[in-house]
Amino acid sequence: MGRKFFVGGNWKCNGTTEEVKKIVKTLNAGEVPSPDVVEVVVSPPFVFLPVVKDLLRPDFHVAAQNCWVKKGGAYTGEVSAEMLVNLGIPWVILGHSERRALLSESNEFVGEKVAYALSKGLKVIACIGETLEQREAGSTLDVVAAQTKAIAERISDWTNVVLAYEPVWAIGTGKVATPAQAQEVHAELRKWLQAKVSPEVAASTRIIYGGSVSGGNCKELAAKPDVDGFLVGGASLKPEFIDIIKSAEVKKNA
Ligand SMILES: O=C(CO)COP(=O)(O)O
Repeated sequence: MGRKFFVGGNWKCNGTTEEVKKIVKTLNAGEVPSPDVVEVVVSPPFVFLPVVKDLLRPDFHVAAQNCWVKKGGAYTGEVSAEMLVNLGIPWVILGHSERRALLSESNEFVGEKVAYALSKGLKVIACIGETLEQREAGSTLDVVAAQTKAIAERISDWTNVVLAYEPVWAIGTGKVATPAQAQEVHAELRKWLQAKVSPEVAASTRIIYGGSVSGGNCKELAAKPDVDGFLVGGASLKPEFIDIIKSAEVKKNA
């Protein structure tokens, strides 16, 4: 066990240099639990990675929002895992639903990206999650299992993977999954990992929730046993991100 609480901030395609510096200033001034209690990673757009890395407090880390599926080369517009490593960027978010939906990234493609990024030494926040249609059709668990399987088939070491369950219907909608809904899927994912990968991986892999997480709803969600943290979108651009980081205390006192 001993899964350290994890809070990621996905800034998506937002910000100017001035805005980014302002967010970093707010984060740097925030009083949060120690790194023994919570791991914090923020993910600005590629172009702001160097400035954020330079200015950000040392106990917080940075993540890219994507990287190319293999070694760099003639892939106009892409950024390779090697480049992220070269810049000292430790983390990358892969398989976000916005990329799956808007850029047609398949389960297999995401699985390959995860495997390649890990092979280069990056740590990966791998995103999975069902659409509203899929939930209403009762196929949530099949969908997230298939997404996870495409990753599991391609990797052998889960140490550097955080699994982010982000139901598409909850992303940017203000419609958060109830703590019970999040717990149900997280527990099923853990069972899946136990059966298909190993009991050790199931016990140690962090499964975090994303989708309209806010300062107001984070504590209740964090109190659920299989919710090991959050991937936060909109609220990660605001001072309330600090409150979300503080929800790690709920776990400590559990
Ligand atoms: O997509 C998300 C994080 O990756 C969640 O976004 P919101 O928190 O804005 O719903």
